[in-house]
Amino acid sequence: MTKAVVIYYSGYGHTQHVAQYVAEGAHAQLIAIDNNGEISEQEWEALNAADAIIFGSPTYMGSVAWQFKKFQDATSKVWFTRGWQDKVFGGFTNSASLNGDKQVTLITLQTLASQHGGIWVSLGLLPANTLASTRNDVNNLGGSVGALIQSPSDAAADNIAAGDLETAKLYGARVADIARRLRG
Ligand SMILES: Cc1cc2nc3c(=O)[nH]c(=O)nc-3n(C[C@H](O)[C@H](O)[C@H](O)COP(=O)(O)O)c2cc1C
Repeated sequence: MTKAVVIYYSGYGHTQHVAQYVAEGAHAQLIAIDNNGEISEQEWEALNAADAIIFGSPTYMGSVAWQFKKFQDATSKVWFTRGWQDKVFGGFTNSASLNGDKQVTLITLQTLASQHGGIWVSLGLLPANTLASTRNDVNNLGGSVGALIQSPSDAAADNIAAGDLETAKLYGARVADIARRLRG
């Protein structure tokens, strides 16, 4: 069976809410990076055993949160051994502004996957960008590299637009499906 893991950091719960949708789509194990930027030894083992790894971080000051960056740097240990070579990767980010420089975060996640010799999965969904489009439509933020989510700065985690959450779920399913197909 294909094993997928969603590993994320969330300071205030919004990215955690999104991560649950990604994990639902991917039938993935969820791993939360703690407020110190750390995960347990067992969680490292789960990542090493995964066919697919999906990274998630809120966008803070135009990039990943420092806790995610600490995890990112800690993966250099695995990098030396090529332990994640040819795994399938994806990524998502969430921020308060519609744009909010989320693309920088996604590219950071994509670059991390590439450093590990991974196979990055694009979003694979057409953007909803017509006059009739609403925030309830899938990919209404018009991403392509990974999943983009907006949480208005005064919104609770469960107020995130339905279209963004559905996008997160569909993306999780796509990453897991591609990992399954590559496993053969
Ligand atoms: C330190 C900090 C920096 C932030 N920087 C950005 C930013 O660059 N762009 C943006 O749109 N939102 C920014 N935000 C808003 C968060 O991305 C947004 O509140 C997000 O939902 C937080 O996710 P979380 O609840 O998982 O921590 C920032 C928030 C914090 C706390």
